Amino acid sequence: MGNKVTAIVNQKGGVGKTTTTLNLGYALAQMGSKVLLIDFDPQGSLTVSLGYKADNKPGIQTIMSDAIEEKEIEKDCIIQVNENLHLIPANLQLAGIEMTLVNVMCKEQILKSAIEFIKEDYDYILIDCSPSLGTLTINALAACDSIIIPVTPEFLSAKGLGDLTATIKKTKKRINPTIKIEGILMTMLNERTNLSKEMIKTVNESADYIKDKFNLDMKIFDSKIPVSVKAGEAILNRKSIIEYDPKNKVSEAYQRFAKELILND
Ligand SMILES: Nc1ncnc2c1ncn2[C@@H]1O[C@H](COP(=O)(O)OP(=O)(O)OP(=O)(O)O)[C@@H](O)[C@H]1O
Ligand SMILES: [Mg+2]
Repeated sequence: MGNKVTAIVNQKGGVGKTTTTLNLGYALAQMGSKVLLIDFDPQGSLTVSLGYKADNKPGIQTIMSDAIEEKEIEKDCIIQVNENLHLIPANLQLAGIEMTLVNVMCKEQILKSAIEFIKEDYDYILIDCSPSLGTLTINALAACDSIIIPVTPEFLSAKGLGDLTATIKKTKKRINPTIKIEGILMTMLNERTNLSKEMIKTVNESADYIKDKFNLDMKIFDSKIPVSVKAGEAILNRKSIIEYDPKNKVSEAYQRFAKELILND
C-alpha cells in the first residue's frame, strides 16, 4: 500500500470516470490516506466538479510543458481541497500540449517523469483520463501502476473493451511492463431491471473474452455503483456526493469500493 498511481480509463465518454475519480479519491482521503487527484482531461470536468475554474491558473498543462523542458513540478500547480485531498487542475491548454507532444522525445513518458517528483508525498494518485486513447491517455497508462475501467450498462461491447485492452497490452509490452488492470467498475447500475442482469452477464462474458484473447486478467469489482439523481445534484453543488449526501446509496457504494481497493493492496 502507498505511493500507488491509478488511471481511471475508458475511451467511451460519460461512463463515470470523473465521478469515480472524485468520489473514490474523496472516500480514500476520508479514510486517512493522502490522495492526489489529477485532472487529465482538457475539458477540466474534475476541476469544475470540485468547485474550481478551469481557467488560466497553473495546472497539469503547466506541469506537462515544464516536464517537456525537464523542469521540476511547481507546487503552486497543486490545490489543497482539504487536508488529505489535493488536486492538480486542468484546462483547455492541455489539448494544445497533447499536440506539441508529437515532436517530443519519449512523448508517452512525460507525465510519468513529471509525477516522479511528487509520488512520495501521496498514498494514492488518481488520474482522470479523457474519453480517448490518444497520447494523453497513453501518458496516463505509462505513468500508472494500475488501471480502473468504469463501465456503464450502455457500454458493454467486447469491441470497446477490446480496443482499450489492446492499447493497455501494447503499453505494457513497450513502455510499462508492471501495469495491472485492477478491474472493471460497473457504474450507473439500476439493479432492479432485468436489463441490468443481462448486462452484468455481458460484462462477465467480455471479461472472459479479454482474458482469452489478450491473456490479461480483468476482474469485475464486487462493489458496483448504482444510479442516483443525487450524483448529478452533487456535481451541480461542486461537491463529492459523499459530502453532499453521505447516506445516499452512491456515496455508500463509493465508500465500499474504496475499502475493496485498500483490501486488494
Ligand atoms: N451513479 C450515478 N448516478 C447517476 N448519474 C451519474 C452517476 N455517475 C455519474 N453520473 C452522471 O453521468 C454523467 C457522466 O459521468 P462522468 O462525467 O463521471 O463520466 P466521464 O466518463 O468522466 O465522462 P467523459 O468521458 O465526458 O469525461 C455526469 O452527468 C454524471 O453526473
Ligand atoms: Mg470525465
